[in-house]
Amino acid sequence: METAGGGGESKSDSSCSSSRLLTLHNALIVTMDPQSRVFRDGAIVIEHNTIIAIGHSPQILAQFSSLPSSQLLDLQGQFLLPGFINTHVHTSQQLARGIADDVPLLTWLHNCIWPYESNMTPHDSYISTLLCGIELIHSGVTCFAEAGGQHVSEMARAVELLGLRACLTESIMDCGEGLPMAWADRTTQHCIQTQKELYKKHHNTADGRIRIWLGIRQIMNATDLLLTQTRDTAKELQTGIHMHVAEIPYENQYVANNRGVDHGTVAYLEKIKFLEDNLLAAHTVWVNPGEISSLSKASVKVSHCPAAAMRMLGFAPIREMLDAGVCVSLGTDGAPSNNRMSIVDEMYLASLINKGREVFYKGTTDPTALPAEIILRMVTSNGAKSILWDKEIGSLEVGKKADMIVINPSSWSMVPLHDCISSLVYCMRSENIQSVMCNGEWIMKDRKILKVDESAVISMAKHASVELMKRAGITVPSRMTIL
Ligand SMILES: O=c1[nH]c(=O)c2nc[nH]c2[nH]1
Repeated sequence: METAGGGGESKSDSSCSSSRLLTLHNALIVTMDPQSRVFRDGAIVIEHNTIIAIGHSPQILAQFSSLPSSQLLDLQGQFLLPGFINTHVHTSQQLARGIADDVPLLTWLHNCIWPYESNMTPHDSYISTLLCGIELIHSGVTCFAEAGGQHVSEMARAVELLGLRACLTESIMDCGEGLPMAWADRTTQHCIQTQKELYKKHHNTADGRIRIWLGIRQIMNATDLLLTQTRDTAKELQTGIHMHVAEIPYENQYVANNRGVDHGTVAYLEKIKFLEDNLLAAHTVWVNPGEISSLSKASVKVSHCPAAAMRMLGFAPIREMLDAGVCVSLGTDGAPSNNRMSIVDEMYLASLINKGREVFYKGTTDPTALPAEIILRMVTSNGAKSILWDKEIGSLEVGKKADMIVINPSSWSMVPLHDCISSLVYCMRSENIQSVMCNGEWIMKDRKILKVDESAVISMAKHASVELMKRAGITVPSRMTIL
């Protein structure tokens, strides 16, 4: 990253700003802008929800601090970064943390996750999203992409209350193995119709913080008709599609046996012209070089979830995808497949796992694989590009939304600090995230969640989870003799 010697900028001269201004100063600002600028003793000015100036503190303070409407906040040398973007989250699954650990994917889905999800009430979805959102905010997330969940209207209510930004997606399946009876009546037409209704009701709501995307849960549960209609509807609505892609070898065998292509899901999606720049493909582990090139040509985005991949899926060829020009971002996945919903942990894991993969696949070490600056891009600018929101978020630049996080580097985990970029990836813990702002509003300040009562949500979540497990008839076998 470049440490900026000068070259701050502002949108307007200070005299035209009459509404609320907030100036954060005395910060180390890692902008994640295209020039990778880092301002030592930096300052940023926000008007309502938008960044109007960024640069070095002395210049910015001289220009803005005397305005009567200006409020000043001294960050005392803390770091200021764009809010992290988590591009694959199952908010509905937060109440299912720990119900199916150390279990293969399809058993996990068919015997545990879908019975759990199909028994959720709208209230469960609301509580689950609140709990999930709290954990996301604690790790510096200001925006996430829902991977496909239940009762999206309740999810939207929770996101609006928490103050987060999100692309919300319903879990969509119209056929296939393992579907619970409760979902048996979900025809293709029903799937498309309900998503259009959700779009109409929630797209661009909550001051523009909520967008509605279309979903395909996975290829084994999607007819050809659902896929093509989803592609066409996404075009019509000008929105994105979120889909689990090429997760396990069985998926590729299934596609080869049933959909008439030699290799896997990506080859099939290419054949039906489903690969487009609005597709966010999650996991994308079992892809060959030809498929990687197809993803790149079509500008498909990939969400890499390191912990979930290690638990159930395998090593994704992330380095090869990046080398081929694929935009890769990071996700936590859901609580029952991770089980930590910390994007900070995923940053650390992404770098280590992909360095380790070099040894496994190429027989030699390569510590240069996925360096810290690439990892930081994955949770900021690449995240924003992946969810088609990069004009407004993903970096700290004049004209962008004020989605940002304050990081306290003066803790046992980050001291001493010689290289701020590597420290953010290899040393930082969620506990270092001090304050979080989304769309110009603080949603966590000095580690306190501001928009909801965290302990009340935790008690409601404990209760709702027990009741839901009973309703779904799921019992978690004990691994040891519990006396
Ligand atoms: O990790 C995963 N979590 C899910 O909920 C899911 N659904 C399909 N494939 C999936 N993979």
